[in-house]
Amino acid sequence: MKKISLLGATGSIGIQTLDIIRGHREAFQLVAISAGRNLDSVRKIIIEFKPEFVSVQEKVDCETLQTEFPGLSIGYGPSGIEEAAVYDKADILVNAVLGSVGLSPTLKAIQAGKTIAIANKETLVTAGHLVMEAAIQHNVPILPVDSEHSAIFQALQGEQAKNIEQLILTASGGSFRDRKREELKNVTVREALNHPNWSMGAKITIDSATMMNKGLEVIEAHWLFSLPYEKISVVLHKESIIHSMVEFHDTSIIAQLGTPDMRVPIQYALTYPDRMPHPTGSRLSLAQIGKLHFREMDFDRFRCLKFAYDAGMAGGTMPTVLNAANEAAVAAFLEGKITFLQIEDLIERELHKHTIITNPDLETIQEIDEQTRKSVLSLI
Ligand SMILES: NC(=O)C1=CN([C@@H]2O[C@H](COP(=O)(O)OP(=O)(O)OC[C@H]3O[C@@H](n4cnc5c(N)ncnc54)[C@H](OP(=O)(O)O)[C@@H]3O)[C@@H](O)[C@H]2O)C=CC1
Ligand SMILES: CC(=O)[C@@H](O)[C@H](O)COP(=O)(O)O
Ligand SMILES: [Mn+2]
Repeated sequence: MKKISLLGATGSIGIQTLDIIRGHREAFQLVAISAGRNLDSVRKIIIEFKPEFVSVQEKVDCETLQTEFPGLSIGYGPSGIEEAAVYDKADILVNAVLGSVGLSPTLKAIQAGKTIAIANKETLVTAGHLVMEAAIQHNVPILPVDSEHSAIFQALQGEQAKNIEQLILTASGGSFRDRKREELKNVTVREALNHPNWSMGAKITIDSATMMNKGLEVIEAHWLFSLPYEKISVVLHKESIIHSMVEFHDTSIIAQLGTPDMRVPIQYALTYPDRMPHPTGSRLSLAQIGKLHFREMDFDRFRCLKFAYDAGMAGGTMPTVLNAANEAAVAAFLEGKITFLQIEDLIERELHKHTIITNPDLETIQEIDEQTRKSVLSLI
């Protein structure tokens, strides 16, 4: 029986992780969760899964839940998330919280010796060096949940890193993949949230539309697989059937395929190195799909991808600025305060004005993160 602590239990990845636990009660037990402000979902999770520790974002929500569930141990705020992350009985932490708020709990969980199943890509983007260093120091596995990284991880099983020629990440192109840049001026939040293949949380769906999602994934891949940026490429693949590939020196390419269903990579991280039947058993039929399409990436059309490569290669605090500016700008777009193309402009501005600090520690990263968000907000 694997005991799981789940951060971001009420979100898209959180809900799908609960599906896996529900489908394999004999293998998994939920012992701790964290959530934001969705109390109705938290109540349902408490009743169905009976976790021993629950954390919510706000003190007032914590107090409400405490009166409803008097025997339950409940925390709140950043310290509550950390408590959930290091919950004593948990073997594995599934980090499905949104944003760089996931960084500190991840580091604490690594120090506590928990295996980490990481969906929360912002944590690896903003401080990949700290996370990977801590994982090596504490001998803790970091298992990818993001579909592209799970695909690469699966393709690499039994392979040697020295034989890798390059990683090839696939990108769907997002909600506006068939529109030219000049057609993006007046696009609405509703249109941007309409991803062609995946049903996901709002922030990552906007990131897919700007192609920042792929940029964050390039940086994520750099840290997870310890490869230079020159060995990480992106190809447009509108069907999201091939989730990513690895090319080896001998020219062989190994790909992982599947329907766009995050429960597959979530479950693989939970069962690794074993596998289990899928909870619904829905299978991919290549004969029904018929054709798969691939197109070269256009860095002028998708400027955020170029920003991410540049920030990743520059290193130091540049990826922190990229991530924080993006989080702040996307939140502003979702609130209707800026236009879609202003997301790129705001990020570009923050990157240009930043002076890199090399090898930043946690405190520096948190400071730069906060400063960048404030700077973006001051321009809106
Ligand atoms: N969705 C997907 O298919 C994929 C997602 N990812 C990554 O996984 C992560 C989660 O994405 P997704 O599930 O889509 O996001 P959602 O927005 O659907 O869910 C986010 C979760 O985090 C919680 N949360 C948000 N802010 C805070 C905060 N300040 N304090 C505490 N909890 C908070 C939310 O709580 P509440 O709702 O209760 O307010 C919710 O449980 C992201 O990093 C994303 O990039 C990676 C690959 C695929
Ligand atoms: C499901 C998942 O892993 C997302 O990150 C997905 O990859 C988004 O798709 P695109 O960024 O390719 O549009
Ligand atoms: Mn992905």
